[in-house]
Amino acid sequence: MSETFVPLKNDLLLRAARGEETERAPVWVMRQAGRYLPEFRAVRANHEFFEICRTPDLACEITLQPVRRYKGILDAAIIFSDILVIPQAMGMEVLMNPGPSFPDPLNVPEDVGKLKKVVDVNVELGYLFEAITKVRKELNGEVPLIGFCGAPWTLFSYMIEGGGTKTFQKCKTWLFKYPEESKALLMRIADVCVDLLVGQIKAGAQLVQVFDSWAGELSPHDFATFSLPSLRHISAGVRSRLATENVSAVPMTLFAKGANQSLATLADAGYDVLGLDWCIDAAEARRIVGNRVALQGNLDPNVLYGGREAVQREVKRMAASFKRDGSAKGWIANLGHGITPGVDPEDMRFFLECVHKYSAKTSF
Ligand SMILES: Cc1c2[nH]c(c1CCC(=O)O)Cc1[nH]c(c(CCC(=O)O)c1C)Cc1[nH]c(c(CCC(=O)O)c1C)Cc1[nH]c(c(C)c1CCC(=O)O)C2
Repeated sequence: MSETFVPLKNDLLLRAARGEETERAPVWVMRQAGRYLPEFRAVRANHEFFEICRTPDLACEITLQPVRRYKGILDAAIIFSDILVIPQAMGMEVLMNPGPSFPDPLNVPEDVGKLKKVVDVNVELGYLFEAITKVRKELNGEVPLIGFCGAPWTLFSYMIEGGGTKTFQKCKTWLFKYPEESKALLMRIADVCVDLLVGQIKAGAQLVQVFDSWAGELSPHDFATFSLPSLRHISAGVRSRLATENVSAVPMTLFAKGANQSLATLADAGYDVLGLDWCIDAAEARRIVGNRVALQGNLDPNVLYGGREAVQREVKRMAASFKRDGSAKGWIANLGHGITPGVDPEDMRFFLECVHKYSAKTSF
């Protein structure tokens, strides 16, 4: 059963995601609820990372922290969780100490037998749906709530490497030595992604984003061979399940970091919005995708360490590149990756204010 909630007061994000013209670009930031905020660190001091994810009251509190601090200038909330809840739901143990680590990763294709045959997301990840519904209620229509999941390729890499990696040696061994087994596992993960996103939308998520953080580690050919089919499976699967279950569709965003060479293909992968990292100029990305999708991004997160003058200058440059005919049509402002722990929260505020100023229709 889907819940009913109060009407949305600020729908800039949803309008921009549908490619509509907006009076200014909506703005939110990946990892906006995180370690750069002292109020996050205060909660984190007393609770383990995944304990917070699994406790709806704590996940809700942290999701709302940036919305409260940047009241009136932040245009979305993103549910506090992690992409690694999917491997957990599939039966793997994941620790966060301080980065993710899997005590028992998948070494060879036979290890896939250790994963759960059937994953019931309502049983395994019901806490996340509960947190989403709670946040929606507490937001009281102030800003929309974003749900998310990790992309199969990115999750596959963690499940095989057993944590972060610089070389991607183990997971690429799988791709090149066991391509069929790799594709099967990627699709198995994609099925859980569909269930998870549908569950999040039913619980109250108003837009969902798929994070393919390691897309750029694959050659364009291998990205098309291994990652893209699973990304298409997710967009098509979510849309058809929502239609069958009579649930209204929500916009879907794909952030395939580092996959700028594949933008033309990604524009037809079934997503409404493509997230951009900072390694491509927005005007160039727009030239490639045409009017097929809205775009999100893409300031280098490290600009936030450069002082106010740099932030202002670079936001201005970014806005000029995203704008078309002087308007912010189909642009959701964001960083090109997550905000990092050392940023001064007041510099983040200044970034948000600069977006308001330089993305406004009247500013050019
Ligand atoms: C690759 C990935 C992960 N998690 C995520 C990704 C994709 C986005 C990206 O590329 O950054 C996604 C994620 N992780 C987190 C969110 C919450 C919502 C948000 O504010 O954006 C989201 C959307 C919280 C988090 N996830 C994590 C933290 C910090 C952990 C802590 O509190 O100790 C937070 C706030 C931990 C985490 N989780 C992960 C890593 C590699 C780490 C440790 C390193 C790091 O912090 O970047 C996996």
